[in-house]
Amino acid sequence: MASKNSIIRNRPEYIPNHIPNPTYVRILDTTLRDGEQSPGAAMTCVQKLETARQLAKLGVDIIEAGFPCASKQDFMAVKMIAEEVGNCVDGNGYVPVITGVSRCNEKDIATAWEALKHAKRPRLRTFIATSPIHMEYKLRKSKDQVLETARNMVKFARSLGCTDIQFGAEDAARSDKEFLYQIFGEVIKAGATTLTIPDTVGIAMPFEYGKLIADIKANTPGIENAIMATHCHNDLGLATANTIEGARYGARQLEVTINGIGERAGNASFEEVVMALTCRGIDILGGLHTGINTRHILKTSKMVEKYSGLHLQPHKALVGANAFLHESGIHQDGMLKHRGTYEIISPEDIGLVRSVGDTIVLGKLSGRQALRNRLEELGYKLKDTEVEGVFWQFKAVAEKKKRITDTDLRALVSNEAFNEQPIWKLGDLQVTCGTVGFSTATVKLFSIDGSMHVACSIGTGPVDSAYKAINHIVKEPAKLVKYTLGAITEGIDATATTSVEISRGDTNHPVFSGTGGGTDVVVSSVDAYLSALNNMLRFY
Ligand SMILES: CC(=O)SCCNC(=O)CCNC(=O)[C@H](O)C(C)(C)COP(=O)(O)OP(=O)(O)OC[C@H]1O[C@@H](n2cnc3c(N)ncnc32)[C@H](O)[C@@H]1OP(=O)(O)O
Ligand SMILES: CC(C)C(=O)C(=O)O
Ligand SMILES: [Mg+2]
Repeated sequence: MASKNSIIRNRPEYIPNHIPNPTYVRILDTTLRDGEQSPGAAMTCVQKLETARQLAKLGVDIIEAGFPCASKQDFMAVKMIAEEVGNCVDGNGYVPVITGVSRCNEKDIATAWEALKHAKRPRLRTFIATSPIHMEYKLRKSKDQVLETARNMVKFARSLGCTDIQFGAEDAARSDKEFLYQIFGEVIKAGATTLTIPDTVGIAMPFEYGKLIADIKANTPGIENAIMATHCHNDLGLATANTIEGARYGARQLEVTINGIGERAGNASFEEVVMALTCRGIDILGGLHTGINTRHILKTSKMVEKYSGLHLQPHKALVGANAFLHESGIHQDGMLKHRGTYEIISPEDIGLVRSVGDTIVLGKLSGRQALRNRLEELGYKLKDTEVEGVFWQFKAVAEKKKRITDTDLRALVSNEAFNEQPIWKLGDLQVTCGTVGFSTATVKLFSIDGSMHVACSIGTGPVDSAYKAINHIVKEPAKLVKYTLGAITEGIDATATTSVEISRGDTNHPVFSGTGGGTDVVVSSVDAYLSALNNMLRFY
Protein backbone atom coordinates (compact mmCIF):
# COMPACT_ATOMS: atom_id res chain seq x y z
CA MET A 1 0.00 0.00 0.00
CA ALA A 2 1.36 3.44 -0.89
CA SER A 3 2.00 5.66 2.11
CA LYS A 4 1.16 9.38 2.13
CA ASN A 5 4.71 10.11 1.06
CA SER A 6 4.71 8.03 -2.08
CA ILE A 7 1.40 8.91 -3.73
CA ILE A 8 1.92 9.70 -7.39
CA ARG A 9 -0.52 12.26 -8.66
CA ASN A 10 -1.50 13.06 -12.23
CA ARG A 11 1.12 14.67 -14.37
CA PRO A 12 -0.26 17.68 -16.23
CA GLU A 13 -0.14 17.84 -20.02
CA TYR A 14 3.32 18.88 -21.28
CA ILE A 15 3.35 22.37 -22.76
CA PRO A 16 6.91 23.83 -22.86
CA ASN A 17 6.16 27.29 -21.45
CA HIS A 18 3.12 26.57 -19.31
CA ILE A 19 2.09 24.08 -16.62
CA PRO A 20 -1.70 23.70 -16.40
CA ASN A 21 -1.50 22.76 -12.70
CA PRO A 22 0.04 25.69 -10.73
CA THR A 23 1.35 23.47 -7.92
CA TYR A 24 3.05 20.94 -10.17
CA VAL A 25 6.85 21.17 -10.18
CA ARG A 26 8.88 19.75 -13.06
CA ILE A 27 12.07 17.88 -12.23
CA LEU A 28 15.03 18.23 -14.57
CA ASP A 29 17.67 15.65 -13.79
CA THR A 30 21.18 16.67 -14.83
CA THR A 31 23.10 13.70 -13.42
CA LEU A 32 24.32 12.84 -16.91
CA ARG A 33 25.55 16.39 -17.58
CA ASP A 34 26.35 18.44 -14.48
CA GLY A 35 26.69 15.22 -12.43
CA GLU A 36 29.29 13.96 -14.85
CA GLN A 37 31.21 17.20 -14.32
CA SER A 38 32.22 15.83 -10.88
CA PRO A 39 35.92 15.03 -11.01
CA GLY A 40 36.33 11.34 -11.83
CA ALA A 41 32.66 10.66 -12.57
CA ALA A 42 32.86 10.04 -16.32
CA MET A 43 30.42 7.38 -17.49
CA THR A 44 30.35 5.27 -20.62
CA CYS A 45 27.63 5.61 -23.28
CA VAL A 46 26.06 2.34 -22.17
CA GLN A 47 26.06 3.39 -18.51
CA LYS A 48 24.45 6.69 -19.46
CA LEU A 49 21.77 4.97 -21.49
CA GLU A 50 20.97 2.62 -18.64
CA THR A 51 20.85 5.52 -16.18
CA ALA A 52 18.51 7.42 -18.51
CA ARG A 53 16.18 4.40 -18.68
CA GLN A 54 16.14 4.35 -14.89
CA LEU A 55 15.46 8.11 -14.73
CA ALA A 56 12.45 7.50 -17.00
CA LYS A 57 11.22 4.84 -14.54
CA LEU A 58 11.45 7.49 -11.84
CA GLY A 59 9.23 9.70 -13.99
CA VAL A 60 11.75 12.54 -14.42
CA ASP A 61 10.13 15.28 -16.53
CA ILE A 62 13.30 16.38 -18.30
CA ILE A 63 16.51 14.38 -18.67
CA GLU A 64 19.61 16.44 -19.40
CA ALA A 65 21.57 13.79 -21.22
CA GLY A 66 24.93 15.52 -21.71
CA PHE A 67 26.91 18.21 -23.50
CA PRO A 68 26.76 17.06 -27.14
CA CYS A 69 29.58 19.35 -28.30
CA ALA A 70 32.01 18.12 -25.64
CA SER A 71 33.10 15.00 -27.57
CA LYS A 72 31.96 12.40 -30.08
CA GLN A 73 31.14 10.07 -27.17
CA ASP A 74 28.96 12.70 -25.51
CA PHE A 75 27.19 13.36 -28.78
CA MET A 76 26.53 9.65 -29.25
CA ALA A 77 25.26 9.21 -25.70
CA VAL A 78 22.80 12.10 -26.04
CA LYS A 79 21.63 10.84 -29.44
CA MET A 80 21.14 7.28 -28.17
CA ILE A 81 19.15 8.53 -25.18
CA ALA A 82 17.04 10.84 -27.38
CA GLU A 83 16.32 8.02 -29.82
CA GLU A 84 15.51 5.35 -27.26
CA VAL A 85 14.42 6.81 -23.92
CA GLY A 86 13.04 9.93 -25.57
CA ASN A 87 10.60 7.85 -27.58
CA CYS A 88 9.42 5.43 -24.93
CA VAL A 89 5.88 6.62 -24.27
CA ASP A 90 4.16 4.84 -21.38
CA GLY A 91 0.50 3.95 -20.99
CA ASN A 92 -0.27 7.35 -19.42
CA GLY A 93 1.33 9.26 -22.29
CA TYR A 94 4.46 10.07 -20.26
CA VAL A 95 7.72 10.40 -22.13
CA PRO A 96 10.65 12.40 -20.76
CA VAL A 97 11.77 15.56 -22.49
CA ILE A 98 15.40 15.11 -23.54
CA THR A 99 17.79 18.02 -23.44
CA GLY A 100 21.52 18.68 -23.70
CA VAL A 101 23.47 21.81 -22.94
CA SER A 102 25.25 24.08 -25.42
CA ARG A 103 27.19 27.30 -25.16
CA CYS A 104 25.78 30.38 -26.86
CA ASN A 105 27.29 29.70 -30.26
CA GLU A 106 25.86 28.27 -33.46
CA LYS A 107 28.18 25.27 -33.62
CA ASP A 108 27.30 24.02 -30.11
CA ILE A 109 23.59 24.60 -30.65
CA ALA A 110 23.46 22.98 -34.11
CA THR A 111 25.42 19.96 -32.82
CA ALA A 112 23.12 19.61 -29.82
CA TRP A 113 20.07 19.77 -32.06
CA GLU A 114 21.48 16.99 -34.29
CA ALA A 115 21.65 14.75 -31.23
CA LEU A 116 18.37 15.81 -29.62
CA LYS A 117 15.99 16.11 -32.55
CA HIS A 118 15.32 12.35 -32.54
CA ALA A 119 13.41 12.58 -29.25
CA LYS A 120 9.63 12.92 -29.21
CA ARG A 121 10.06 16.01 -26.99
CA PRO A 122 13.49 17.54 -27.69
CA ARG A 123 14.57 20.63 -25.80
CA LEU A 124 17.54 22.81 -26.76
CA ARG A 125 19.29 24.34 -23.81
CA THR A 126 21.79 27.15 -24.05
CA PHE A 127 23.44 29.42 -21.52
CA ILE A 128 25.77 32.36 -21.14
CA ALA A 129 27.25 34.00 -18.06
CA THR A 130 25.73 37.28 -16.89
CA SER A 131 27.75 38.16 -13.78
CA PRO A 132 30.29 41.00 -14.03
CA ILE A 133 33.23 38.74 -13.07
CA HIS A 134 32.37 36.10 -15.68
CA MET A 135 31.62 38.58 -18.44
CA GLU A 136 34.80 40.57 -17.87
CA TYR A 137 37.37 37.85 -17.19
CA LYS A 138 36.01 34.68 -18.75
CA LEU A 139 33.94 35.73 -21.76
CA ARG A 140 35.71 39.07 -22.26
CA LYS A 141 32.40 40.48 -23.48
CA SER A 142 30.43 43.58 -22.54
CA LYS A 143 26.86 43.42 -21.24
CA ASP A 144 25.56 44.48 -24.64
CA GLN A 145 27.55 41.77 -26.39
CA VAL A 146 26.24 39.12 -23.99
CA LEU A 147 22.68 40.37 -24.46
CA GLU A 148 23.04 40.34 -28.23
CA THR A 149 24.57 36.84 -28.24
CA ALA A 150 21.82 35.44 -26.01
CA ARG A 151 19.03 36.91 -28.11
CA ASN A 152 20.57 35.74 -31.39
CA MET A 153 21.33 32.25 -30.18
CA VAL A 154 17.79 31.68 -28.91
CA LYS A 155 16.54 32.85 -32.30
CA PHE A 156 19.03 30.53 -33.98
CA ALA A 157 17.76 27.59 -31.88
CA ARG A 158 14.23 28.47 -32.94
CA SER A 159 15.30 28.63 -36.59
CA LEU A 160 16.38 24.98 -36.39
CA GLY A 161 12.77 24.02 -35.76
CA CYS A 162 12.96 23.65 -31.98
CA THR A 163 9.99 25.02 -30.04
CA ASP A 164 11.17 24.04 -26.55
CA ILE A 165 14.13 26.26 -25.66
CA GLN A 166 15.76 26.74 -22.27
CA PHE A 167 18.03 29.69 -21.65
CA GLY A 168 20.26 30.00 -18.59
CA ALA A 169 22.04 33.03 -17.13
CA GLU A 170 25.16 31.41 -15.72
CA ASP A 171 26.19 32.81 -12.31
CA ALA A 172 22.81 34.53 -11.99
CA ALA A 173 23.17 34.69 -8.19
CA ARG A 174 26.10 37.13 -8.63
CA SER A 175 24.57 39.02 -11.56
CA ASP A 176 23.06 42.48 -11.60
CA LYS A 177 19.30 41.99 -11.20
CA GLU A 178 18.33 44.72 -13.66
CA PHE A 179 20.49 42.99 -16.27
CA LEU A 180 18.80 39.66 -15.53
CA TYR A 181 15.31 41.17 -16.02
CA GLN A 182 16.51 42.64 -19.30
CA ILE A 183 18.22 39.54 -20.74
CA PHE A 184 15.42 37.20 -19.65
CA GLY A 185 12.83 39.55 -21.18
CA GLU A 186 14.76 39.58 -24.47
CA VAL A 187 15.19 35.81 -24.70
CA ILE A 188 11.50 35.25 -23.95
CA LYS A 189 10.71 37.53 -26.89
CA ALA A 190 13.18 35.55 -29.01
CA GLY A 191 11.44 32.26 -28.18
CA ALA A 192 12.82 30.89 -24.88
CA THR A 193 10.25 28.83 -22.97
CA THR A 194 12.22 28.03 -19.78
CA LEU A 195 14.65 30.30 -17.93
CA THR A 196 17.33 28.91 -15.65
CA ILE A 197 18.48 31.06 -12.74
CA PRO A 198 21.61 29.25 -11.56
CA ASP A 199 23.51 29.74 -8.37
CA THR A 200 26.52 28.46 -10.28
CA VAL A 201 29.02 28.93 -7.45
CA GLY A 202 26.69 27.99 -4.57
CA ILE A 203 27.02 31.33 -2.80
CA ALA A 204 23.39 32.32 -2.17
CA MET A 205 21.62 32.09 1.17
CA PRO A 206 18.10 30.64 0.97
CA PHE A 207 16.38 33.97 1.65
CA GLU A 208 18.51 35.67 -1.04
CA TYR A 209 17.83 32.99 -3.61
CA GLY A 210 14.09 33.01 -2.89
CA LYS A 211 14.08 36.80 -3.28
CA LEU A 212 16.00 36.54 -6.56
CA ILE A 213 13.32 34.24 -7.99
CA ALA A 214 10.54 36.47 -6.65
CA ASP A 215 12.18 39.60 -8.12
CA ILE A 216 12.67 37.98 -11.54
CA LYS A 217 9.03 36.90 -11.47
CA ALA A 218 7.90 40.41 -10.58
CA ASN A 219 10.12 42.39 -12.95
CA THR A 220 10.82 40.40 -16.11
CA PRO A 221 8.67 41.38 -19.08
CA GLY A 222 6.76 38.39 -20.47
CA ILE A 223 7.68 36.08 -17.54
CA GLU A 224 4.12 34.71 -17.49
CA ASN A 225 5.00 33.00 -20.80
CA ALA A 226 7.96 31.09 -19.42
CA ILE A 227 8.82 28.60 -16.68
CA MET A 228 11.48 29.61 -14.13
CA ALA A 229 14.03 26.95 -13.18
CA THR A 230 16.36 26.64 -10.19
CA HIS A 231 19.88 25.26 -10.61
CA CYS A 232 21.70 25.34 -7.28
CA HIS A 233 25.20 24.22 -6.38
CA ASN A 234 26.21 23.00 -2.95
CA ASP A 235 29.41 24.91 -2.13
CA LEU A 236 27.97 26.06 1.20
CA GLY A 237 25.78 23.01 1.68
CA LEU A 238 22.67 25.03 0.82
CA ALA A 239 21.71 23.61 -2.58
CA THR A 240 18.62 21.74 -1.41
CA ALA A 241 17.43 24.60 0.82
CA ASN A 242 17.91 27.11 -2.00
CA THR A 243 16.06 24.91 -4.47
CA ILE A 244 13.07 24.53 -2.15
CA GLU A 245 13.09 28.27 -1.49
CA GLY A 246 13.15 28.85 -5.27
CA ALA A 247 10.07 26.64 -5.65
CA ARG A 248 8.33 28.56 -2.84
CA TYR A 249 8.81 31.80 -4.73
CA GLY A 250 7.59 30.57 -8.09
CA ALA A 251 10.16 28.33 -9.83
CA ARG A 252 8.36 25.39 -11.41
CA GLN A 253 11.35 23.47 -12.72
CA LEU A 254 13.95 22.20 -10.27
CA GLU A 255 17.32 21.02 -11.56
CA VAL A 256 18.89 18.25 -9.51
CA THR A 257 21.24 15.29 -9.67
CA ILE A 258 21.03 11.82 -8.18
CA ASN A 259 23.09 11.65 -4.97
CA GLY A 260 23.77 15.37 -5.42
CA ILE A 261 26.81 14.73 -7.60
CA GLY A 262 28.09 17.57 -9.77
CA GLU A 263 30.73 20.22 -10.26
CA ARG A 264 32.84 20.78 -7.07
CA ALA A 265 30.58 20.19 -4.04
CA GLY A 266 27.78 19.04 -6.31
CA ASN A 267 24.25 20.07 -7.20
CA ALA A 268 20.99 19.99 -5.28
CA SER A 269 20.29 16.36 -4.65
CA PHE A 270 17.38 14.74 -6.46
CA GLU A 271 16.35 12.58 -3.54
CA GLU A 272 16.48 15.42 -1.02
CA VAL A 273 14.51 17.88 -3.12
CA VAL A 274 11.91 15.37 -4.28
CA MET A 275 11.39 13.85 -0.83
CA ALA A 276 11.22 17.29 0.80
CA LEU A 277 8.36 18.17 -1.56
CA THR A 278 6.79 14.74 -1.18
CA CYS A 279 6.97 14.91 2.60
CA ARG A 280 6.12 18.56 3.25
CA GLY A 281 4.59 19.83 -0.03
CA ILE A 282 1.01 19.44 1.11
CA ASP A 283 1.56 20.47 4.74
CA ILE A 284 3.53 23.65 4.39
CA LEU A 285 4.51 24.30 0.76
CA GLY A 286 1.12 25.19 -0.66
CA GLY A 287 0.58 21.78 -2.27
CA LEU A 288 3.76 21.74 -4.36
CA HIS A 289 4.31 18.25 -5.77
CA THR A 290 6.18 16.34 -8.46
CA GLY A 291 5.40 13.43 -10.78
CA ILE A 292 8.26 11.31 -9.43
CA ASN A 293 7.72 7.67 -8.53
CA THR A 294 9.84 7.84 -5.38
CA ARG A 295 10.00 4.06 -5.00
CA HIS A 296 12.69 3.97 -7.68
CA ILE A 297 14.97 6.41 -5.82
CA LEU A 298 17.19 3.93 -4.00
CA LYS A 299 17.79 1.75 -7.04
CA THR A 300 18.71 4.81 -9.11
CA SER A 301 21.00 6.09 -6.37
CA LYS A 302 22.87 2.79 -6.24
CA MET A 303 23.17 2.70 -10.01
CA VAL A 304 24.65 6.21 -10.11
CA GLU A 305 26.96 5.42 -7.20
CA LYS A 306 28.30 2.43 -9.10
CA TYR A 307 28.62 4.07 -12.52
CA SER A 308 30.06 7.36 -11.27
CA GLY A 309 32.39 5.69 -8.77
CA LEU A 310 31.43 8.42 -6.27
CA HIS A 311 30.70 6.63 -3.02
CA LEU A 312 28.07 7.89 -0.64
CA GLN A 313 28.85 8.92 2.91
CA PRO A 314 26.90 6.60 5.26
CA HIS A 315 24.91 9.52 6.68
CA LYS A 316 23.85 10.91 3.26
CA ALA A 317 20.22 11.98 3.60
CA LEU A 318 17.77 9.35 2.39
CA VAL A 319 20.12 7.09 0.44
CA GLY A 320 23.14 6.70 2.75
CA ALA A 321 23.64 3.32 4.44
CA ASN A 322 22.70 4.80 7.85
CA ALA A 323 19.74 6.88 6.69
CA PHE A 324 17.22 4.43 8.13
CA LEU A 325 19.28 2.81 10.90
CA HIS A 326 18.92 3.41 14.64
CA GLU A 327 21.69 2.60 17.11
CA SER A 328 20.86 4.36 20.35
CA GLY A 329 18.68 2.69 22.94
CA ILE A 330 16.07 5.43 23.41
CA HIS A 331 15.49 5.67 19.65
CA GLN A 332 15.39 1.89 19.26
CA ASP A 333 12.85 1.60 22.05
CA GLY A 334 10.72 4.27 20.34
CA MET A 335 11.03 2.57 16.95
CA LEU A 336 10.00 -0.79 18.36
CA LYS A 337 6.91 0.80 19.92
CA HIS A 338 5.98 3.02 16.93
CA ARG A 339 8.06 3.66 13.80
CA GLY A 340 6.75 7.21 13.53
CA THR A 341 8.62 8.20 16.69
CA TYR A 342 11.91 8.51 14.80
CA GLU A 343 11.09 7.92 11.12
CA ILE A 344 9.65 10.78 9.05
CA ILE A 345 9.68 8.74 5.86
CA SER A 346 8.97 5.05 5.46
CA PRO A 347 12.01 3.42 3.88
CA GLU A 348 9.60 1.72 1.45
CA ASP A 349 8.76 5.15 0.01
CA ILE A 350 12.20 5.33 -1.58
CA GLY A 351 12.24 1.63 -2.41
CA LEU A 352 13.95 0.23 0.68
CA VAL A 353 12.02 -2.76 1.92
CA ARG A 354 12.92 -3.51 5.55
CA SER A 355 11.39 -4.79 8.73
CA VAL A 356 11.66 -2.60 11.85
CA GLY A 357 14.20 -5.10 13.22
CA ASP A 358 16.45 -4.57 10.21
CA THR A 359 16.66 -0.87 10.95
CA ILE A 360 18.06 -1.48 14.42
CA VAL A 361 21.80 -1.77 14.84
CA LEU A 362 23.31 -2.87 18.13
CA GLY A 363 26.20 -0.88 19.54
CA LYS A 364 27.46 0.58 22.78
CA LEU A 365 24.56 3.04 23.02
CA SER A 366 21.82 0.44 22.63
CA GLY A 367 19.40 -0.53 25.41
CA ARG A 368 17.69 -3.63 26.72
CA GLN A 369 14.59 -3.36 24.49
CA ALA A 370 16.63 -3.55 21.31
CA LEU A 371 18.86 -6.29 22.69
CA ARG A 372 15.90 -8.41 23.79
CA ASN A 373 14.18 -7.85 20.44
CA ARG A 374 17.21 -9.00 18.45
CA LEU A 375 17.78 -12.01 20.70
CA GLU A 376 14.15 -13.00 20.19
CA GLU A 377 14.60 -12.66 16.43
CA LEU A 378 17.57 -15.01 16.74
CA GLY A 379 15.37 -17.50 18.58
CA TYR A 380 16.46 -16.84 22.20
CA LYS A 381 13.56 -16.39 24.60
CA LEU A 382 15.26 -15.11 27.76
CA LYS A 383 13.87 -14.32 31.17
CA ASP A 384 14.31 -10.78 32.48
CA THR A 385 17.15 -11.86 34.75
CA GLU A 386 18.93 -13.54 31.84
CA VAL A 387 18.54 -10.45 29.66
CA GLU A 388 20.02 -8.42 32.50
CA GLY A 389 23.05 -10.73 32.62
CA VAL A 390 23.61 -10.61 28.88
CA PHE A 391 23.02 -6.85 28.76
CA TRP A 392 26.06 -5.82 30.78
CA GLN A 393 28.27 -8.36 29.02
CA PHE A 394 26.96 -6.94 25.76
CA LYS A 395 27.76 -3.37 26.85
CA ALA A 396 31.31 -4.41 27.76
CA VAL A 397 31.92 -5.97 24.35
CA ALA A 398 30.21 -3.07 22.58
CA GLU A 399 32.52 -0.58 24.33
CA LYS A 400 35.41 -2.19 22.45
CA LYS A 401 33.73 -3.09 19.21
CA LYS A 402 31.94 -0.68 16.91
CA ARG A 403 29.13 -3.03 15.92
CA ILE A 404 27.75 -6.09 17.63
CA THR A 405 26.89 -8.78 15.14
CA ASP A 406 24.58 -11.75 15.48
CA THR A 407 27.66 -13.93 15.86
CA ASP A 408 28.75 -11.85 18.84
CA LEU A 409 25.28 -12.10 20.37
CA ARG A 410 25.12 -15.87 19.98
CA ALA A 411 28.52 -16.15 21.63
CA LEU A 412 27.44 -13.88 24.46
CA VAL A 413 24.23 -15.75 25.14
CA SER A 414 25.66 -19.22 24.98
CA ASN A 415 28.91 -18.45 26.74
CA GLU A 416 29.57 -15.39 28.86
CA ALA A 417 26.04 -14.61 29.96
CA PHE A 418 25.57 -17.89 31.71
CA ASN A 419 29.11 -18.03 33.00
CA GLU A 420 29.34 -21.69 32.26
CA GLN A 421 32.64 -23.45 32.88
CA PRO A 422 34.41 -23.95 29.54
CA ILE A 423 34.79 -27.60 28.55
CA TRP A 424 38.18 -26.81 27.02
CA LYS A 425 40.33 -23.91 28.18
CA LEU A 426 43.53 -22.57 26.63
CA GLY A 427 46.66 -23.16 28.69
CA ASP A 428 49.51 -22.10 26.41
CA LEU A 429 50.10 -21.50 22.75
CA GLN A 430 53.34 -21.40 20.80
CA VAL A 431 53.52 -20.79 17.04
CA THR A 432 56.28 -20.41 14.51
CA CYS A 433 55.61 -19.08 11.06
CA GLY A 434 57.21 -17.07 8.32
CA THR A 435 58.74 -17.66 4.91
CA VAL A 436 61.01 -20.56 5.93
CA GLY A 437 59.43 -23.99 6.48
CA PHE A 438 55.91 -24.83 7.68
CA SER A 439 53.83 -22.96 10.17
CA THR A 440 53.74 -25.01 13.32
CA ALA A 441 51.71 -24.66 16.50
CA THR A 442 51.92 -26.28 19.90
CA VAL A 443 48.79 -26.00 22.01
CA LYS A 444 48.24 -26.80 25.67
CA LEU A 445 44.58 -27.17 26.70
CA PHE A 446 42.93 -27.93 30.05
CA SER A 447 39.84 -30.07 30.13
CA ILE A 448 36.90 -29.32 32.45
CA ASP A 449 38.16 -32.13 34.73
CA GLY A 450 41.49 -30.30 35.14
CA SER A 451 43.56 -32.66 32.98
CA MET A 452 46.22 -31.14 30.74
CA HIS A 453 46.58 -32.03 27.03
CA VAL A 454 49.29 -30.98 24.59
CA ALA A 455 49.38 -31.38 20.80
CA CYS A 456 51.23 -29.86 17.89
CA SER A 457 50.48 -29.56 14.21
CA ILE A 458 51.65 -27.99 11.02
CA GLY A 459 49.33 -25.90 8.81
CA THR A 460 49.07 -23.35 6.05
CA GLY A 461 49.53 -20.54 8.55
CA PRO A 462 49.71 -19.98 12.31
CA VAL A 463 45.92 -19.97 12.81
CA ASP A 464 45.40 -23.07 10.68
CA SER A 465 48.14 -25.00 12.49
CA ALA A 466 46.77 -23.95 15.91
CA TYR A 467 43.21 -25.01 14.96
CA LYS A 468 44.54 -28.36 13.74
CA ALA A 469 46.46 -28.90 17.01
CA ILE A 470 43.24 -28.17 18.97
CA ASN A 471 41.36 -30.68 16.80
CA HIS A 472 43.99 -33.34 17.66
CA ILE A 473 43.16 -32.84 21.34
CA VAL A 474 39.40 -32.31 21.24
CA LYS A 475 38.79 -35.05 18.66
CA GLU A 476 35.45 -33.61 17.58
CA PRO A 477 34.61 -33.11 13.90
CA ALA A 478 34.35 -29.34 13.54
CA LYS A 479 33.99 -27.60 10.19
CA LEU A 480 35.01 -23.93 10.05
CA VAL A 481 32.07 -22.16 8.38
CA LYS A 482 33.21 -18.56 8.80
CA TYR A 483 36.26 -16.73 10.13
CA THR A 484 36.42 -12.97 10.41
CA LEU A 485 39.16 -10.82 11.82
CA GLY A 486 38.79 -7.10 12.44
CA ALA A 487 40.54 -4.33 14.32
CA ILE A 488 38.58 -2.60 17.09
CA THR A 489 41.12 0.09 17.73
CA GLU A 490 43.47 1.94 15.40
CA GLY A 491 47.24 1.76 15.05
CA ILE A 492 49.95 -0.89 15.06
CA ASP A 493 48.93 -2.06 18.55
CA ALA A 494 45.26 -2.39 17.58
CA THR A 495 43.06 -4.82 19.46
CA ALA A 496 41.95 -7.56 17.11
CA THR A 497 38.56 -9.18 17.32
CA THR A 498 37.98 -12.58 15.82
CA SER A 499 34.64 -14.24 15.14
CA VAL A 500 34.31 -17.83 14.03
CA GLU A 501 31.40 -20.03 13.16
CA ILE A 502 31.71 -23.81 13.15
CA SER A 503 29.42 -26.74 12.59
CA ARG A 504 29.68 -30.48 12.89
CA GLY A 505 29.27 -31.14 9.23
CA ASP A 506 27.16 -30.09 6.27
CA THR A 507 24.55 -27.38 6.09
CA ASN A 508 21.95 -29.42 7.98
CA HIS A 509 23.94 -29.06 11.18
CA PRO A 510 23.47 -26.06 13.45
CA VAL A 511 26.14 -23.37 13.46
CA PHE A 512 27.96 -22.38 16.67
CA SER A 513 29.83 -19.16 17.05
CA GLY A 514 32.55 -17.80 19.24
CA THR A 515 34.52 -14.60 19.57
CA GLY A 516 37.95 -13.67 20.80
CA GLY A 517 39.77 -10.42 21.31
CA GLY A 518 43.24 -9.13 22.13
CA THR A 519 46.34 -7.62 20.64
CA ASP A 520 47.68 -10.99 19.42
CA VAL A 521 45.64 -12.11 16.41
CA VAL A 522 46.60 -15.79 16.75
CA VAL A 523 45.63 -15.95 20.43
CA SER A 524 42.39 -14.08 19.64
CA SER A 525 41.68 -16.60 16.86
CA VAL A 526 42.31 -19.55 19.16
CA ASP A 527 40.05 -18.04 21.88
CA ALA A 528 37.27 -17.61 19.31
CA TYR A 529 37.64 -21.19 18.05
CA LEU A 530 37.64 -22.67 21.55
CA SER A 531 34.61 -20.63 22.52
CA ALA A 532 32.70 -21.92 19.47
CA LEU A 533 33.87 -25.49 20.18
CA ASN A 534 32.67 -25.26 23.79
CA ASN A 535 29.27 -24.03 22.60
CA MET A 536 29.05 -26.95 20.18
CA LEU A 537 30.11 -29.54 22.75
CA ARG A 538 27.56 -28.22 25.26
CA PHE A 539 24.84 -28.63 22.64
CA TYR A 540 25.59 -32.25 21.65
C1 LIG B 1 28.48 26.20 -15.21
C2 LIG B 1 28.68 25.03 -16.10
O1 LIG B 1 28.50 23.92 -15.65
S1 LIG B 1 29.03 25.26 -17.71
C3 LIG B 1 29.28 23.68 -18.41
C4 LIG B 1 30.61 23.18 -18.08
N1 LIG B 1 30.85 21.95 -18.75
C5 LIG B 1 31.88 21.73 -19.54
O2 LIG B 1 32.68 22.62 -19.78
C6 LIG B 1 32.04 20.34 -20.07
C7 LIG B 1 32.26 20.27 -21.57
N2 LIG B 1 33.26 21.17 -22.05
C8 LIG B 1 34.16 20.82 -23.03
O3 LIG B 1 34.26 19.68 -23.45
C9 LIG B 1 35.00 21.90 -23.59
O4 LIG B 1 35.11 22.95 -22.68
C10 LIG B 1 34.37 22.42 -24.93
C11 LIG B 1 34.48 21.34 -26.00
C12 LIG B 1 32.89 22.78 -24.74
C13 LIG B 1 35.05 23.68 -25.40
O5 LIG B 1 36.43 23.42 -25.49
P1 LIG B 1 37.42 24.56 -26.08
O6 LIG B 1 36.90 25.03 -27.36
O7 LIG B 1 38.77 23.96 -26.07
O8 LIG B 1 37.30 25.79 -25.05
P2 LIG B 1 37.71 25.87 -23.53
O9 LIG B 1 36.93 24.88 -22.78
O10 LIG B 1 39.18 25.84 -23.35
O11 LIG B 1 37.22 27.35 -23.15
C14 LIG B 1 35.86 27.67 -23.18
C15 LIG B 1 35.59 28.73 -24.23
O12 LIG B 1 34.17 28.88 -24.32
C16 LIG B 1 33.80 30.24 -23.98
N3 LIG B 1 32.53 30.15 -23.31
C17 LIG B 1 32.30 29.76 -22.05
N4 LIG B 1 30.99 29.76 -21.83
C18 LIG B 1 30.40 30.17 -22.94
C19 LIG B 1 29.06 30.35 -23.30
N5 LIG B 1 28.10 30.06 -22.44
N6 LIG B 1 28.78 30.76 -24.53
C20 LIG B 1 29.77 31.02 -25.41
N7 LIG B 1 31.06 30.86 -25.13
C21 LIG B 1 31.37 30.43 -23.90
C22 LIG B 1 34.95 30.72 -23.10
O13 LIG B 1 34.98 32.09 -23.03
C23 LIG B 1 36.13 30.10 -23.83
O14 LIG B 1 36.31 30.86 -25.01
P3 LIG B 1 37.81 31.24 -25.55
O15 LIG B 1 38.45 29.92 -25.87
O16 LIG B 1 37.50 32.05 -26.75
O17 LIG B 1 38.45 31.98 -24.46
C1 LIG C 1 25.12 25.31 -17.48
C2 LIG C 1 24.63 25.97 -16.24
C3 LIG C 1 23.16 25.91 -16.13
C4 LIG C 1 25.21 25.37 -15.02
O1 LIG C 1 25.41 24.19 -14.90
C5 LIG C 1 25.47 26.27 -13.89
O2 LIG C 1 25.35 27.49 -14.05
O3 LIG C 1 25.81 25.76 -12.83
MG1 LIG D 1 25.74 23.64 -12.81
